[in-house]
Amino acid sequence: MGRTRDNAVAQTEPVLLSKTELRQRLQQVGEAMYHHQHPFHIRMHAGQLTRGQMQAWVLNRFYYQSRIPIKDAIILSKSEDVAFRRAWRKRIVDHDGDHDGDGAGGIEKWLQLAEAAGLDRDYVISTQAILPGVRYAVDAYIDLVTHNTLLEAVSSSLTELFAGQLIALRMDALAKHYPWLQNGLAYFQGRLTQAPEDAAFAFDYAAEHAVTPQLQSLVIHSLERKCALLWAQLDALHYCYVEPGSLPPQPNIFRPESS
Ligand SMILES: O=C(O)c1cc(C(=O)O)c2c(n1)C(=O)C(=O)c1cc(C(=O)O)[nH]c1-2
Repeated sequence: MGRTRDNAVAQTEPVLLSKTELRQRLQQVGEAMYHHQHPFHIRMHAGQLTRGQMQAWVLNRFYYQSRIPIKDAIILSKSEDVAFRRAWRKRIVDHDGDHDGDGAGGIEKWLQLAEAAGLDRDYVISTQAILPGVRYAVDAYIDLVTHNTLLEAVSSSLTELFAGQLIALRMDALAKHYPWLQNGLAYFQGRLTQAPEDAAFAFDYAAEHAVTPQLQSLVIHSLERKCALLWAQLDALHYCYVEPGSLPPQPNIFRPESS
């Protein structure tokens, strides 16, 4: 901001960032807003969560997992570009599985994690026990990709730029502090390679298509919105299962046996 000669306040012209600058800007958003810093994750990584709290996380996170291929199908439906759709549909296969190999996708592997945590698979699939706050935040992701442009929808997946590092850290923490989950870690192993690949594709797409400062701002804003909805999921878990540990009264909500 500066003063012009007639004393009016001049607006700073938005500047088009280079690809490197855009990546740096997204990195700053991640450092400030990504859920790696959430107290629930900090406690998880320090081995301070009870078995019941870990079960609550696995159970509630299933709702996110179950919506991911749905949101990716919405993104597919927004594109008229065959090459884009061919690349993006990999994400649906990653989660839903296919008929090749063992066929297990991310959803099946998350259910294996749930079973390792001592949860009943059908109970988890039913999603009846999900916290209202988690449901609301995950549904906001579906709304975000439904009601915004393809560029914004793609950009909302850019949290995956930061997911690989967090998942690597989490895998070490789970193996160390929660050995009873050991048979359920295949999901995270797969994400270690999938997340960086997916993030690189999404970032290249965003950098190529955000050709004005205004479009670049939308890319950045989409990442911020996505960080917020990831954070909100953990807020709900923390409030209900850690501090103050206040569960909603609905009878269906998951109540740990011990915590
Ligand atoms: O465990 C995590 O911290 C974490 C974070 C994220 C993310 O940053 O959105 C994803 C995942 N996991 C994940 O497993 C996953 O499949 C995934 C898909 C997406 C997406 O936005 O398309 N994010 C994430």
